[in-house]
Amino acid sequence: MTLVKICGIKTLKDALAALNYGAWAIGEVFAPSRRRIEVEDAARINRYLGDRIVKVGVFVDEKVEEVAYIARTCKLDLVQLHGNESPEYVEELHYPVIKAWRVEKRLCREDVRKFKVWAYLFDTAAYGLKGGSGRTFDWNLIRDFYGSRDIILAGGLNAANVGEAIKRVKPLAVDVSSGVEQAGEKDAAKIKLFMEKVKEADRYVS
Ligand SMILES: O=C(O)c1ccccc1NCC(=O)[C@H](O)[C@H](O)COP(=O)(O)O
Repeated sequence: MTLVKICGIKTLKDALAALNYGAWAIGEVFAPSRRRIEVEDAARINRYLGDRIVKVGVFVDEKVEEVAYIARTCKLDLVQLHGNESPEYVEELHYPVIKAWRVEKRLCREDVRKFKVWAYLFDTAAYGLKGGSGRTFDWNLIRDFYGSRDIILAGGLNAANVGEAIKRVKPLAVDVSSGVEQAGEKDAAKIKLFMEKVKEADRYVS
């Protein structure tokens, strides 16, 4: 079964849509972004959700103390590091981490696995953006990781391409933001369709 993370959640309504359609996790962006959520709002939403869904906080080159404070305050289950954080930074954090890679060239296992983390997320490198670009990258560049149970595929996924992505990459999870939005806001019908396409693809993946 491929897990689904719906990223860029800003409201309880959108969080509940993700939960009710069967997402494994929501992502809350605390970095500068049009999808940024205030700490107080995330804390309130996450209190309401409890342990019914995994809550992931997304950070970009934030101070370790600030990440730890927000993770505690918002009862985050995982923190996703989407900047140029180092392996030492990860160790200092003492929190389960998803390390994001913006993929520009073929990635080798040794470089990626220097980070002792819960999972690795592969996303598109888009000029001027740290994430949430809505663009895919060449999945061939991560072929050394196909089938690994500690990778999350992101970048431009949507209902039209997620099936092919799962069949090829066989990741632990897929991550989507732009692909389930309409006019810049999360769209429940798109979340539902995306979830259906993931389930459909899972029938072909052992
Ligand atoms: O989504 C953002 O605005 C964002 C900003 C800064 C850092 C990370 C960000 N998003 C992280 C995610 O996990 C996105 O879901 C991932 O980049 C895929 O986004 P999309 O291509 O829009 O599906």
